[in-house]
Amino acid sequence: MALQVMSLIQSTCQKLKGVTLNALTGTLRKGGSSRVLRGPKGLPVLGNSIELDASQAHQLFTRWSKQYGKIFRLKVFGKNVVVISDANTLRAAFSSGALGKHLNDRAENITKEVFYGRKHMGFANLNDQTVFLRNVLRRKVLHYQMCNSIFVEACSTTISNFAMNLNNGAETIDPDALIKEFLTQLNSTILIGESLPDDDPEVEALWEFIDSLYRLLPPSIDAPLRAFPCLRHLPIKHGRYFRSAIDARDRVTRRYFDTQKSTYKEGHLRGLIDICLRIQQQALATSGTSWLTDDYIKGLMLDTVVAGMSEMIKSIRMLILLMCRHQDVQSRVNTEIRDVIGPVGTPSTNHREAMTYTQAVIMEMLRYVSQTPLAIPHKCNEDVVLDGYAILKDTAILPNIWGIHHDEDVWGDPWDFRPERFLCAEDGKKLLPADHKFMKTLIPFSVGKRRCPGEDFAMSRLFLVLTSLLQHLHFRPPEGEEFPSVDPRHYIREYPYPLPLYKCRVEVRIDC
Ligand code: HEM
Repeated sequence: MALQVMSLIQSTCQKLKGVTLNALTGTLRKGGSSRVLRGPKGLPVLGNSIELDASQAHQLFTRWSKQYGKIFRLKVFGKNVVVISDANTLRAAFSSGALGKHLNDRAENITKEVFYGRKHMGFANLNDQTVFLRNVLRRKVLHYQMCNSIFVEACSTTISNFAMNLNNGAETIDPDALIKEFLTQLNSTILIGESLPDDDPEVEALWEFIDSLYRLLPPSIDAPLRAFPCLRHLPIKHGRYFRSAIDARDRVTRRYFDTQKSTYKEGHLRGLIDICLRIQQQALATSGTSWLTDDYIKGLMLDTVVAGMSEMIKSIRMLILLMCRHQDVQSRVNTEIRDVIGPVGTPSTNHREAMTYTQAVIMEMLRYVSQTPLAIPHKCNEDVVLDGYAILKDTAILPNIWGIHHDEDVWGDPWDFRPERFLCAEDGKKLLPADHKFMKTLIPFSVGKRRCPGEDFAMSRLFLVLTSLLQHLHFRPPEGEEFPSVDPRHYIREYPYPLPLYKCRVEVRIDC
C-alpha cells in the first residue's frame, strides 16, 4: 500500500494549472475565508521527496502532523499532497455533500491498462458506474455471501485436513500456505459460488494476479511505463512486469469469468459473476443496451481479488503472529470458544454477538497493525476549502490511518496490544457503544463514500477464520528460531512483504 501511495502521489497532480497552493490561499485570504496550510519546507522542484521513504511514509507523516497540525501539506516533485490525521475531518472530507463530491476521486496510474481502461472501482474516479459497482458488491454479493455456509464448511474442512497431516500433532509451519488456501476458497466462493478443487491448474492464478499488480505500482515502474508505452513490449524489467500482470489477469478471467459466462443460466445465480451477468442481461432485454459490459464485470471481479485477498492475508497473518506473542490473549479467545461454540461445534457468524472478547481482538489487531496505514489516496477534483484550509484541484489527499490509530491523546497507550480497551470497563464483557471515542476513531476501512465496501464481510470472515483456527490449533513462536517483533513500528511496508513473514509452531489442541 505504501508503494501505491508513492505512485499515486507522483501521478496525482499532472494537470496542475501552474497555480501554487500559496497563490490560491492568498486569493482566498483576501476574502478572509481560508487559512494557510502549514507543512515541512521542501527543496525547489524536488519538494519533500528526498525525506520520503515509501515504506515508512506513514511514520514520517505522523511526526509531521505533531509539528504542523492534523491537516498539513507537502510537495512531491512539484505536486501538492495533503495529509489528514483526524477521523472527524476525514469524515467531513469524504462523506456526502459538496466536499464528498470533490474529494473522492483517484489519481490515474498504470493499472488503468490492466483494468480495461479504468472499467472498475478501486483506482477509478467516483462516478455513477463506480457507485453502482460498490452497491452490487456490498449489497448483492457480499451480504448474500455472509449468509451462506460454503465458506464455513470450507474453513472447517481445511483445518481438519491440516490438523490430520501434522507430524505428531505438532510442527513448525509457514502459516501463509494455510492462509492462502482459506482465501483462495473464500474468493472462489464469492466469484463463482464454489471452492476450487486442490488440483485445479489455476489455483495459484489469483495470487499471481495480486503479486503482478503490486509490482507495477512503485513510481519507478509506474511512471516510465505510462510515459513511454513502448517499454511495455521490451524485454526489460518494466515490460516483463507489465506483461505478467496482463497475463495473470487473463488467466483469472478465463478461469472465472469465461467459464461462468459460458455456463450462465437465467435464474441460477452462483456468485458475483452471475449476479452481474443477470443485471447486464436484464438491461439488454429491456433497453437493448447496458453500460455494464463484460469489461466492467471483469473489472469488479479483479477488484474483489486484489482489494479483498491482499488485505485479508495481512489481517490473518497478523492475527496468528499476535496470538503467538500474546499467549494470554490466545487462551482468553480459547476460553470464549469453549464456552460459546464448544469443542466440536462449528463456528458461525451467529456466535459473534456472544464472543465480544474475540471481536475486540480483531478490532485491536486492525488498530495496532493499521495494515493500510495511508488507505488508498484520494484526489481532489476541484479547488475546495476544508476545515478553513484551501485545497487545490488535483491535490492528493492521504488519510493517515496509522497516525489516527496511534494518537496518544486518544488511545493513551497506542503501542500496547490490549483488546480489552474495546470492552466496557464496568463488566469487561460488552463492546463499547458506537459513540465512544475509541469506536469513532477506529477506521481501518477508512470513511465516507470510498470506505471499504468489504468491511462487514471482512469482519465476519476474520471472526470465522480466527475461531476455526483456535478451536483446533494452538500457535506458538518456533523453538530456537528467529521470530519477528509484533511492534508495527518495526515493519518495513514494502512490496513484496508489506508485513512480516514468519514461521510458527502449531499444535493440535488436545481438547478438540
Ligand atoms: C481487513 C480487511 C480489509 C481492510 C483493512 C480493508 C481496507 C480498505 C481501505 C482502507 C480501503 C480504501 C478506502 C478509501 O479509499 O478511503 C479499501 C478499499 C476497498 N476495499 Fe477493502 N479492506 C479489507 C477487506 C476487503 C474485502 C474482503 C473486500 C472485498 C471482498 C474489499 C474490497 C475493497 C474494494 C473494492 C475497495 C475499493 C473501494 C473504492 O475504491 O471505492 N476489502 N479497503
